[in-house]
Amino acid sequence: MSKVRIYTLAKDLGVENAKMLEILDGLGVSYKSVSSTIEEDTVELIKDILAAEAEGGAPAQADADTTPAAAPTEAPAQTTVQTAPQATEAAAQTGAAPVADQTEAPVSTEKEIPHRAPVVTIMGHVDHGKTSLLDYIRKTKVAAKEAGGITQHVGAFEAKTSKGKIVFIDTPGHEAFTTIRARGANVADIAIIVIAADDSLMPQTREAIAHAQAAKVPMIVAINKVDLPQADPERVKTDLTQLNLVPEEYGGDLVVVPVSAKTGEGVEDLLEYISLTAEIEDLRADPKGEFSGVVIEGKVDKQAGVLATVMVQEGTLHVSDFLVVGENYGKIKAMTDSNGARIKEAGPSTPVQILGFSEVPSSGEKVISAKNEHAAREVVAGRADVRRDEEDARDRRKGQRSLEDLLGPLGTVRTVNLILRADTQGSVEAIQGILARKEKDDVKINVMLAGIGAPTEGDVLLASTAEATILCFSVTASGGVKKVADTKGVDIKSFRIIYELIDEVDRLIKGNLEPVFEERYLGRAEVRMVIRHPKSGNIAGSYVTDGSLKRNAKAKVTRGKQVVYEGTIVGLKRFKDDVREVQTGYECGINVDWNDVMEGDIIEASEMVEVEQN
Ligand SMILES: Nc1nc2c(ncn2[C@@H]2O[C@H](COP(=O)(O)OP(=O)(O)OP(=O)(O)O)[C@@H](O)[C@H]2O)c(=O)[nH]1
Repeated sequence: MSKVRIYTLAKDLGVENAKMLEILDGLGVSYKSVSSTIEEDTVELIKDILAAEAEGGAPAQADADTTPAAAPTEAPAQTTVQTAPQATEAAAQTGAAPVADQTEAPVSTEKEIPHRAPVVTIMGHVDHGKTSLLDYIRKTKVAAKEAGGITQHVGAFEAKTSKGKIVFIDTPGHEAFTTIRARGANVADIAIIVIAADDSLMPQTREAIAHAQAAKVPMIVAINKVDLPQADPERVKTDLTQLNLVPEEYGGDLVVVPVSAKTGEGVEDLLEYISLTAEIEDLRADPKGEFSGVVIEGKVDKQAGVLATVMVQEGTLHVSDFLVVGENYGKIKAMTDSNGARIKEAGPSTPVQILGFSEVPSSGEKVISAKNEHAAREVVAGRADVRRDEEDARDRRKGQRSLEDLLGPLGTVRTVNLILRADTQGSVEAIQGILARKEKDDVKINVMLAGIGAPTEGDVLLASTAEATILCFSVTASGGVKKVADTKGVDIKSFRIIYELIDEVDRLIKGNLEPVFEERYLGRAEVRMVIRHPKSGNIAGSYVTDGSLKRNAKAKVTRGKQVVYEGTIVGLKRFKDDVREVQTGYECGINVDWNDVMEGDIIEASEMVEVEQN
């Protein structure tokens, strides 16, 4: 039985993709996207339905030539208040298609909300070509500017295609950014999974797929680097099948597009598929509705101050609007679009950079607007109250727990104190995410302070009292701060590559282990004569009968069966000379920090040795 692709059929029959899907829904035919295929049999049924609809007077398609113009009645206006069946009836009576949808489908107010551009995130394994692909699309060179070749920050840009606007979120690929990436998928409508044709599926590819699946966003696979002689796109497809992701050519629903970010091959097709998928998703947002958005990235700019990239999801932002993020609010002083051009307003699916927050917001945080400053303050105060209540409740629970800890066995937990400084909130969060995973039962990583921008003198003071290390990512300490750190004995370490910073943390975890000492037996001596010395105390003239004795070793003095003293060998002499060690068979003068030593006492020496830990 041969199959036909939905969008091809829709085109052939001259109906909108959305209309075609609606008919398929009515028939109970399952599909994933307009690029899915259906049985040839179904085609006849669809034709019948369309014919019946045409006869019934309701137009089957939104064709300006064949659809009667909307009657000059109030029908379109009424549709906003009518229930769906009434609206359909009205449409049928007037012979007019409800305006927004251009089909005879039941009209709901939702359908009158305009379409918005899709927000796309590109995910995949390191070096599989995410940045290069985005570069090709926006025709600028971003990859060359990045430290260590890794995309460090979440940005966004708009691409104009023949099918309309597509917004790309530039999510970084390194494992370090898992947290941002996870959030990236939530802001996004469509996920592009980039897989290098010469490398196939790698751990982060699977992770990216898992994120997209968890966020329930449709996926498109871009098999990149097909220009390479060793490229093996078929292998990628087979590997995908093993994950239950079956490419269309193998009878599944997964859209797989071979591309080359180098030559540009296939990129147009990829954009086309994105637009098609967006069409199926029927993405809409009301520019006139209440504003809501999500922070993609927050950072401090040396000149401008706090900058936040916000994705407008609903409504429209205007300069001078009051915004609330978490427990902070701000008034938009200026807004720029993704090209850096100043704009006065921004509608749905627009990434904008906003100047006006006093605190750096975190990526993934929700942004809402407030009528005026007073209202913004009220929202913030309300949220602060809620947080305090939650904290109180948590403290109470913690109190109960620590009591249990006390009653339970005493475990030794080591703490690595850190102060973290990075250039953006995204980096801070990413690093914290990794650090959290490094914690073990017996090692606690205590990030005392995590902030954006260069470390300050205050950080150094905090670090010196808490014996913390200051770790900097993409920021460096000023000369003045370094000087204070030197005098206070505080380590400030700067990194440009995340995993080098993480390596340092690993070293700190190891180096920070509280040394564990073990008492090791050294030797034994018998006291044969006690020399009373008015100034330096009593000297026990002794004979080493076993092992050796060392200065500063622990001393245990036994008399008969009784241990009469435990202390330290503070002095050791051979004749008149101070010595460090005396071996078996030699006589020596032992000065113990205890005066009541007697002939016949046995001095047993031991030392504390550090045990090597892994
Ligand atoms: N031949 C060929 N090389 C490519 C292609 N796309 C990317 N590359 C190369 O692959 C390497 C990695 O590309 P990036 O774009 O930096 O990869 P990425 O996935 O963004 O990497 P991270 O940002 O580090 O996660 C670079 O050397 C690119 O020049 C392609 O289509 N063909």
